[in-house]
This record gives sequence, structure tokens and C-alpha cells, in this order.
Amino acid sequence: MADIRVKICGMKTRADMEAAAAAGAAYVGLNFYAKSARSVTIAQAAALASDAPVGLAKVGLVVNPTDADLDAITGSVPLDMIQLHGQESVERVAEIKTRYGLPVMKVIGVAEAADLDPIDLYAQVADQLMVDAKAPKGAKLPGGNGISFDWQLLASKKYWQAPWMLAGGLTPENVAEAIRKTGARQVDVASGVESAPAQKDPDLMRAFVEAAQAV
Ligand SMILES: O=C(O)c1ccccc1N[C@@H]1O[C@H](COP(=O)(O)O)[C@@H](O)[C@H]1O
Repeated sequence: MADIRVKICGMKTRADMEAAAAAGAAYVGLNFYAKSARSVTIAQAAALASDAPVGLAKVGLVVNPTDADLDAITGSVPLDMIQLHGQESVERVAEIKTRYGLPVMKVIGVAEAADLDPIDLYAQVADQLMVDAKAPKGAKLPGGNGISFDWQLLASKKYWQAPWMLAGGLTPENVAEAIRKTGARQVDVASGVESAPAQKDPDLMRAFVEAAQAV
């Protein structure tokens, strides 16, 4: 059994948080991208995070946030990490880390080998990286689309200066294969543990964590 850490993203209710903790997730994601059906308001997130099960790291997902966005979020929501899921530059990642004093996870969208090239630079400033499938052109969301990338691309490129998480189209059925092919020690999921759009399913969350940790 491997010590794989799981992040489940898109918590909307207290029941979601409790089910994620009971399933064995290490991190939960609170999504502040308003165009997503998984998003929560700052007030909702503050209530969820303040009352979160002990030991669950609360990650705030934002996309190209302004300082005003982050001032409002971090001023009300007790977060453990900020996830940057947009086109934030290396300099902006460093700036956010310094300004808010929170660990920052930068997401890199991957469709082909060349998309991995910027990772070394981001790894110098981010506390964590997330390697996710690049959103297809015209997609409504920059992530959370339930699509995977070719995991083979990571076979020889998985050692970076910062810890990293694999994301994109992971499900209870494919997460073990994804971990074996990429060597990931951390995985992230949103749509793969839902029974309907933005509806987290406790059985799928449990099955996902079990499958990941059974590798
Ligand atoms: O989930 C969303 O709605 C979302 C919106 C905007 C940016 C990122 C988003 N989700 C992130 O993408 C990963 C992978 O999602 P999936 O498992 O492929 O559905 C998700 O875990 C979030 O970190």
C-alpha cells in the first residue's frame, strides 16, 4: 500500500467535507471560480472551512485572481493553501506567496510534452505543483472538465524541485493506473467522484481514495 495523498475538489456542503474526511482525503478544494457549478461564495467557503474536520487541508482554488479577490478570500476563509489555476506568471506566483504568507500550488495544463517545459521555473517559487489536463479550446472551464492527458508524458519527467499532484479525468477506475504510469504521490479529483454535475458522491469519494491508496 502506497502513502498516496488525495485532494478532492469542489466541496459545496458540510456533508461533502465530512464525506471527504471519512474517505481519507488529505486535502479538500474550495472553488472560487464563479463560472463553475462547483463554486462557492466567500461566505459559504468561510462557513465550510471554519467548521472543517480536523486534519483536512483546505485549498482555495482561484483563476487569475487580483489582489482584491485574494484579500477578500483570505480575509474571511481560513485556508491552508492557494491553488492558482489560471495563467499566473512565475512572478505573480511568487508575489502571491509573499503577500499572503500561504503555501501556493501552481497548476500547469498539459496536452503535449512542451507544456511541461515551464514546470522547472514554477517549481522554484511554488510550494506545490499540480499537473492537470490542459482545457480544450473553447471549454467553459479552465479545469474540472473530466479529461485526462497522456500520462506517458510524465514517465521520464516526474522529478521537480517541488512536490506535485496529478489531476485531470481521474476516477476510481483509472486512478491506480495513472499513479503507476506517472509515479504521482498525490492525486486530485473533481468530476470523477460526482454522481451528477457538482454533486459529490460519498461512495465514489471512498472508492477513489481506496483505489489510489491500494497501489
Ligand atoms: O472543477 C472546476 O470546476 C474547476 C474550475 C476552474 C478551474 C479548475 C477546476 N477544477 C480543477 O481541475 C481538477 C481536475 O478536475 P477533473 O477531476 O478533471 O474534473 C479539479 O480537481 C480541480 O482542481
